[in-house]
Amino acid sequence: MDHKPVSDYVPTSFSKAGEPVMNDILALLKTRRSAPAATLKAPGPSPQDINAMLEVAARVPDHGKLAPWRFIVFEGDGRDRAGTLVAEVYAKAHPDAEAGRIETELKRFSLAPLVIGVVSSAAAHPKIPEWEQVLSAGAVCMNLIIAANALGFASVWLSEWYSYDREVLSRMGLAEHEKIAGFIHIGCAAGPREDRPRPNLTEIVTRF
Ligand SMILES: Cc1cc2nc3c(=O)[nH]c(=O)nc-3n(C[C@H](O)[C@H](O)[C@H](O)COP(=O)(O)O)c2cc1C
Repeated sequence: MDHKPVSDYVPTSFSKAGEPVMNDILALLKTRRSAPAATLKAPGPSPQDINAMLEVAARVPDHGKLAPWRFIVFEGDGRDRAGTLVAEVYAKAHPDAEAGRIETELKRFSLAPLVIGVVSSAAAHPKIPEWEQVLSAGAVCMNLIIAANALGFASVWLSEWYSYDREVLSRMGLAEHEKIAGFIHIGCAAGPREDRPRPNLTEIVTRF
């Protein structure tokens, strides 16, 4: 099969928000770019879209077929309840916090129409190193992003302070050993976005 150089791949069509709707996987991957959560607008993915994204997200390499990850979907008022939880925990830890900062925390999960939390359930295993289970959770986050982008939505992978706060995590239902691999915020982009500088391959590639 003749391999076209990557530079030949261009968007084949654009969605109403001006996002390149790529039929070509390589073109989509070549132009993938996050969008700030605050710029992600409704409409969000439909229930069918969400199922399709979760199906793709769960289809990742997984040493030992352990599925050491799971999803928490934050949609509708679930986003507001998550924001209230985060703001409560923040306010308790920062009694002198300004009202504006509490407001920011309240809105953390309702900036975009949809947030999908990817939980890593990696744990000690007789055969599969925990590190490899964590990598698989990272792959889940990336597959979820690519599936969302392929459906014409924009996204961003965020952690922020609350991903490391055990009170927030336990009130979101995470077990002691579980961690957040990421909160993927998904919605319609406000329009095309400038790319950011990308790593220079000559600095990160060696040949053995
Ligand atoms: C595990 C992980 C956690 C991240 N957490 C944050 C975050 O909390 N806040 C943030 O602004 N960007 C965060 N980012 C970076 C953004 O997701 C995004 O990748 C970055 O802005 C680069 O843009 P790009 O995705 O277009 O390459 C995180 C990325 C990863 C992989």
